[in-house]
Amino acid sequence: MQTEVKEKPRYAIVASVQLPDVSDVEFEASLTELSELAKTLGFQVVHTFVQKRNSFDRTAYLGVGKLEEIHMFVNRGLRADELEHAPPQLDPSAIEIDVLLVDHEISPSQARNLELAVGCEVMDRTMVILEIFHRNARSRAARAQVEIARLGYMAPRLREAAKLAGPQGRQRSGMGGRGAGESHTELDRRKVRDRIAELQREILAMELERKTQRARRLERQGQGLAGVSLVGYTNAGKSTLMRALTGSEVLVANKLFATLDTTVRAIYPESVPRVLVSDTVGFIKNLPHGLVASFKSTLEEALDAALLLHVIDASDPGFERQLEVTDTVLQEIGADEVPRIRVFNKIDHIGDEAAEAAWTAELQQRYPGCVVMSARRPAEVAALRERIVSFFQQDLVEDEVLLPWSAQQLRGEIYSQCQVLEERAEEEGSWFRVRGEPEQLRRLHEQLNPGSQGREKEYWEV
Ligand SMILES: Nc1nc2c(ncn2[C@@H]2O[C@H](COP(=O)(O)OP(=O)(O)OP(=O)(O)O)[C@@H](O)[C@H]2O)c(=O)[nH]1
Ligand SMILES: [Mg+2]
Repeated sequence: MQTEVKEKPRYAIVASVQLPDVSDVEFEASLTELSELAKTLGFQVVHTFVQKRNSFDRTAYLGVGKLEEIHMFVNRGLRADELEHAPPQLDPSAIEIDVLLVDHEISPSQARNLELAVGCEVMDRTMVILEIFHRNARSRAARAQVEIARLGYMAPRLREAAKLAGPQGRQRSGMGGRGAGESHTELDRRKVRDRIAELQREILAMELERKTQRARRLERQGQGLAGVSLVGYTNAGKSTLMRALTGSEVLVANKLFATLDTTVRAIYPESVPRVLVSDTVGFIKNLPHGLVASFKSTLEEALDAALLLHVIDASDPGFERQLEVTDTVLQEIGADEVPRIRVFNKIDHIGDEAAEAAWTAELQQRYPGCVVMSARRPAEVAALRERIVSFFQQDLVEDEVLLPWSAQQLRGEIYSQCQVLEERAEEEGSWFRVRGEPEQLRRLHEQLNPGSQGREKEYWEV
């Protein structure tokens, strides 16, 4: 459920330095992505400033000339021809720039100097992503994880602000609790460290709880987990596919990082073996380090899976880069050995039928074994479901089971745990030819013939 309040539009400008080793295409794709991220936060980007440089300026990220240009832009009324996506009804000169977004992570002092030079608030790419995570985190675990990442990011910046505020600033904000001889900065550092430690303890406890629940779930199901994890770049359509595959109502939004928590649902219509699908947090290029670490436990859910569906937006011009980012993150968390199916999604979004067919053929040739589909087409979702189910059916074995007339209450059990190939009424009971997981079948026999041979008789007498 979204609890967003409709706020008045906020306007942003973007600035980015293009380094010599960054191609124009890559540079443009990154700027577009930053605009999408900004939109997710409720900002409308009205203008973009770019500068080619050999390196970032150490003092304020951009060169002096560019800083002046931006300062001018921010502090005078705008003209219609300067707006990238001009809201038509609006007088441009009435627009106030709220924030300058920078498409790189910059140091605390660079941020501070940049703010002073241009005369408005500055947010770097990392902060933008952290802010989105902060807003979208729903569960206690996700919130704690985001807070750790934010603390790690904010701490050196607060220090920078305190330094600039000078001794007076320190006195003003100096609250009680400081030990003798301990500086304000040290105190802050200690507080931050303590809070991070506290959050980490909380997360650890939640993780243990999750592990226990999972173990219980496995115990109940009496089987290895037939789990599929949907992984991939943010906005690729993971949650949409999850909904389509499981008939559930998970959050889908044309926003980046709509999903931050892992949800698990059974594939629908139910299959044998029962397959559980989990939806995970999306990836993005240059995911802030703090977040990679914090979300590792969430992503590790992917490691539990027997199969990964790597969802890729086939209609995004930057899909190759996005695919690489996901591959790299999976490798980092050690999930690169889990069997994987590449799912190129949103093929309906390519163009006309001919364009779609050509692109499908090309993707299939470049990525052998991949699936090309649209989550919006039920037939293609059904085909994907078949592909998933048959992956898990590879290990199934056939067996025969006799269900005594006295134990007909276990009939449902057989149908839910195995695929029934044949059923016949015999003198002693119902006879089934079934297919199922070896472990599942062993348990079924155990249920029908509890314990040993000796108890078998007892069972018959029930
Ligand atoms: N045209 C088209 N749009 C799709 C398709 N699948 C998903 N979308 C749209 O893409 C947007 C993102 O979908 P989500 O399912 O929220 O994407 P996600 O991968 O879960 O994104 P995060 O949770 O942010 O990582 C939504 O607006 C969907 O309606 C598809 O097959 N075709
Ligand atoms: Mg999602």
